[in-house]
Amino acid sequence: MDSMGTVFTFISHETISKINILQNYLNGENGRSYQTVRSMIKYELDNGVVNFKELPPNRVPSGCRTLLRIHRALKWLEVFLYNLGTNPGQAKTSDMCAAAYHETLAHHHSWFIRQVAEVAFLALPPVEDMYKVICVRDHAEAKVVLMTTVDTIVKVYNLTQELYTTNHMLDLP
Ligand SMILES: CCCCCCCCCCCCC/C=C/[C@@H](O)[C@H](COP(=O)(O)O)NC(=O)CCCCCCCCCCCCCCC
Repeated sequence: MDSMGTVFTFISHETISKINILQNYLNGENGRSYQTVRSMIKYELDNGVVNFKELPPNRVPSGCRTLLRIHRALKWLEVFLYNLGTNPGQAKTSDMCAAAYHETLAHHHSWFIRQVAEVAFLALPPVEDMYKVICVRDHAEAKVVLMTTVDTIVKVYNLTQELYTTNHMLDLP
């Protein structure tokens, strides 16, 4: 994202800050309990770390609610990369990105964040530059890389989705 210009800095900062929260849990005194999504969920439920009612203002958010935010973004990424891989060059990146966002992540964002995201999409580079980001030369090569990535994302997304559904955690505040 940093390679796509300053407009995306706020998105990469948001992503990095949530990854850091999880990394700190993994490196913390209960790090062993954060080795897998399943062990994190069990530990945080058994120890009352997960708050189902509100986000406590003066505490580090739980690993479960932090991962849920990134998990939701992963669905957006899956749809966006699928759109990029199946549209041989006609559609504009911003349209594909916005369509993926409206179908997925937008449902979880406030009106203000949605406006900020819309501005970011307009600043997206053209498809050819996106190909450079994923180190391919043309659509044929991009399709292979993107579809392989999408297949992997789907597997990861479904595993997490199933665990969160089983534990009634899909709406953590
Ligand atoms: C491809 C360029 C990137 C376009 C990004 C589209 C998604 C736009 C997301 C904008 C949201 C950022 C600000 C949101 C902040 C938070 O409110 C919100 C909720 O958290 P909270 O409950 O703690 O407040 N945070 C989130 O939803 C997490 C957003 C994480 C966004 C991750 C985006 C990953 C993008 C990966 C780029 C890959 C580029 C691939 C190029 C071929």
